[in-house]
Amino acid sequence: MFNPKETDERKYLDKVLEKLAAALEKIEQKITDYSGEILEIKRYMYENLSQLDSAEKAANRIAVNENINSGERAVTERTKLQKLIQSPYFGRIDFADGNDLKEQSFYIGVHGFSDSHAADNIIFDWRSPVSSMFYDFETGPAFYEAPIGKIEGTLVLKRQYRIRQSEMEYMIESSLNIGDEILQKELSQNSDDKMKNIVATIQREQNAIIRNEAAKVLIIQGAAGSGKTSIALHRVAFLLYRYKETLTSNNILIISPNKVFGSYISNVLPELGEENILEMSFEDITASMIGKKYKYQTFFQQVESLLDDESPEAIARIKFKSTNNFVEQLQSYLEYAGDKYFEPVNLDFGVLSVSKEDLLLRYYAYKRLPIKKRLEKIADDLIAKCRRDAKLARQIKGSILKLFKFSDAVLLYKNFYRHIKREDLFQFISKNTFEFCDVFPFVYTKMYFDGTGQDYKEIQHLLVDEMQDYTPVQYAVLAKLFSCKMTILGDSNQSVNPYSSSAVEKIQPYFAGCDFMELHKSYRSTIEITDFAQKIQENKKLIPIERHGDKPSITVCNTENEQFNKIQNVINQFKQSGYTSLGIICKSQKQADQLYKKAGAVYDDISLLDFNSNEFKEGIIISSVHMSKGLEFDQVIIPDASDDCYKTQLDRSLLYIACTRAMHKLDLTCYGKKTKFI
Ligand SMILES: Nc1ncnc2c1ncn2[C@@H]1O[C@H](COP(=O)(O)OP(=O)(O)OP(=O)(O)O)[C@@H](O)[C@H]1O
Repeated sequence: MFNPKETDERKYLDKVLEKLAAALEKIEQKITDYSGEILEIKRYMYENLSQLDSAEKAANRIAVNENINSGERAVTERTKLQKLIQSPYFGRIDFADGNDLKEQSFYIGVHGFSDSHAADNIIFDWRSPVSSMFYDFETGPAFYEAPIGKIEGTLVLKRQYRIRQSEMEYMIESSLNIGDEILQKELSQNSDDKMKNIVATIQREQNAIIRNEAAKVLIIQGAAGSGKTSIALHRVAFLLYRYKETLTSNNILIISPNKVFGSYISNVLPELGEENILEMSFEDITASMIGKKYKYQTFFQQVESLLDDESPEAIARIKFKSTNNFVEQLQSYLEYAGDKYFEPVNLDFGVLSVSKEDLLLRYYAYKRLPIKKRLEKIADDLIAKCRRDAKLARQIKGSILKLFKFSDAVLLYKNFYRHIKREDLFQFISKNTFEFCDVFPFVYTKMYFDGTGQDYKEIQHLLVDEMQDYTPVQYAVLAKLFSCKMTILGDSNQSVNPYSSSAVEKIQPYFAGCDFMELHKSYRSTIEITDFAQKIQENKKLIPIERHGDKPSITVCNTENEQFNKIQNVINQFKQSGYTSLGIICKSQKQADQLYKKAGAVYDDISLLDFNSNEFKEGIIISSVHMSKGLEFDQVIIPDASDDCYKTQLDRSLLYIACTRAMHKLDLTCYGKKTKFI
């Protein structure tokens, strides 16, 4: 079909809406039928229970389950149709296939839709092969990868629509890249309490990441606000569509910084018609590996303690354990320990004796196993020879375990520092409590000594967000735990702990043959806010999107009270504005807690985010920089932007992160001298 004009498009939209309404009616009927059927079978079983034999009961149960499954599928279908009725499609391309030169129109939406009476799709899913041309090409020569191979031809027309509540608000002819006009309109909107899908305005370089099927491990470095997290979630939706026969949401795991971030991103996949995926933090993964006997400082606590007191010794310990060289040293030590610390002796258990040479041979035969497993295997082999004598079995096991110099992974780990003659680099914070910088080196050692004790075989794709906050040894642990495909994303400019941050070069060595892609365009903030943030910490590659707003304001006050009055003024102005979210971002959690106490006495509609918070809420939020990572607000206030508060390398990085959370408006306040970074 070919609709040359807007009136034709409106008529066409009405036709599509009619078809969608008819399909919805049909599916509603099906849902009613399924639930009627379930009730009917259950009633029949209840009334005739005593007469039914077990085969009949089983057959009825199977029938109930089948109806439930079909009913659930129909409900999912109904949700998709209801969404499509609100906004059936956002794009159209007319493509002339190079072979038959026949022009065909493809309407593209969040979900696909086909009329049961017609052979052709009425709406194409944005993830379908043909839809890729909408994102990849301007009018002119174009191609797409179909299941049968590459299809080349000419893109004759490209159009964008904004349809809301079944009404077309506007349509735009876009011969060029996906209409800047529509993108501008999308970006200038107010923030939502949850991240939203961006299918209508995905940019070409973003589409290349979403549809990259070749990479086993894909590392994405992107500037603040370049859409990394959005793109990673759209990539998951794409992979679930592309590999729907073999991949389900249960096969995907996301490693995210905290629960608030998890709640913030939790809408995107359901909006795209997919189920949410399992989310864990790095610490969730390791908690069970460390065991109950030992406690540990969290990453959040480490950063907070650095904000309290930048002890040069603590920084030295963190820095030392954040290099690739450290992982290599630890690995060589473990190999050395595996070889040298097994000290066999001739053993005589009366009914059974074994020479040290024999023990050594057995130890080497199990080389691919963790040390403790090797010892247990040797013991099991010997025990198998002595006919169920429980006492002797215990004796053998005890003697074999003692042949290794260290009885547990903690002792083996501590000895590493003795081995490299740097005992100053290890200390417990308090009894049996690891510093955060020791958590993953210890886990790595424990994996070598005890094994992983974890099984992530069902995970086929792992997503790691905020990659810059994880150290090489954390990646070494990940590489041992997961052998699946991965998407790893982050921004080396946004580290909450620059002493331990990882750029791409530090991550690559753990994932042989990984691919690397970069996103330079930044979409979140106005050009004024981006320019301001760039002065704090420059990212030479960043390209801001051309969108204007107020210049960030800096108010220097004489007293703390004066500053608090200023903050109140800004809050009151925000309440009069049309904006929906205001983030008041403090350097540390302690400062956030204090401000919340003060502001909470004046306002009853302010929420505090801390590491125990579970969700992201709309409205006015007080947060530390660390907790605000990955989030965004219409407006941001940064209190205490003084020279006293923001002075170190870590502070600079935190200030940058705080500023880049603002979409439309940014205000900084301080009392005393303002920070040298602004
Ligand atoms: N193609 C696009 N169309 C519309 N909006 C976009 C597009 N790309 C990104 N955005 C918007 O830009 C903002 C930033 O996106 P996102 O949070 O995914 O970026 P990020 O790179 O993960 O940010 P950061 O690292 O700073 O937390 C979001 O509001 C997102 O909707």
